[in-house]
Amino acid sequence: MADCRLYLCTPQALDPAAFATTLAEALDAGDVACVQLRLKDVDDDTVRRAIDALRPVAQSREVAFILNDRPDLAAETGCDGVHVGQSDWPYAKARKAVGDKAIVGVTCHDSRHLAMEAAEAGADYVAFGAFYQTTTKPSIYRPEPDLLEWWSEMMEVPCVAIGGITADNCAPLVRVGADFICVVTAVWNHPDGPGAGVKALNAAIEAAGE
Ligand SMILES: Cc1ncc(COP(=O)(O)OP(=O)(O)O)c(N)n1
Ligand SMILES: Cc1ncsc1CCOP(=O)(O)O
Ligand SMILES: [Mg+2]
Repeated sequence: MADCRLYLCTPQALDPAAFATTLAEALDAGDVACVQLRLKDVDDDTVRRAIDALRPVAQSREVAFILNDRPDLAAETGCDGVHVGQSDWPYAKARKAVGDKAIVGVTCHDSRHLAMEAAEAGADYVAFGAFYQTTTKPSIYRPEPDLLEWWSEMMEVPCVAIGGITADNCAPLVRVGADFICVVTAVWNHPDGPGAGVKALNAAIEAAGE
């Protein structure tokens, strides 16, 4: 198996009960390392209800459950960690909220400097992107795959590649050392369902690593 693993981000709006079934289907289809709950423009109780429905689906399958943007809610609700961006809680404040054992990941766009800073501060992973065009979260940043190669050769801290990644275009990122491939559309909008999306990405990651 390739060293690279799949990281799923949820759609930014979802019905918790219905999505619990969809998530189970995705996770039962193949290898997924972690799931990030990424809801946008919703109130705290909506986030809490989604966590209550989805966290057990992931954690019962030994899949880490990460909350986007909100270290305080991650700590309160038993999530395995939190992902913070450059405009969210700063790393140190996020770490203080979730504790030493939790996972803290940091968005670093296309920046070696931001990634070094996050890794030196103690981040568990750094995320680079958007590698390809995406409508999920349009980005002005467009790193080249060689950023992942440079990072993997220099640093022990794992790197996540995100942004427009599919089974058809992930190979260059896997080959140069992405530790995780993070996707939204390629799984949740797969024409044959999320299970087929997970299988296709697992197969593409495996093939790229051979
Ligand atoms: C794994 C991963 N990488 C990047 C992001 C983007 O985080 P951020 O820049 O804070 O943007 P939002 O996702 O909060 O809109 C992410 N969520 N996950
Ligand atoms: C959250 C995020 N951050 C940078 S790109 C992106 C969206 C990734 O979604 P998709 O896999 O649908 O392009
Ligand atoms: Mg954010």
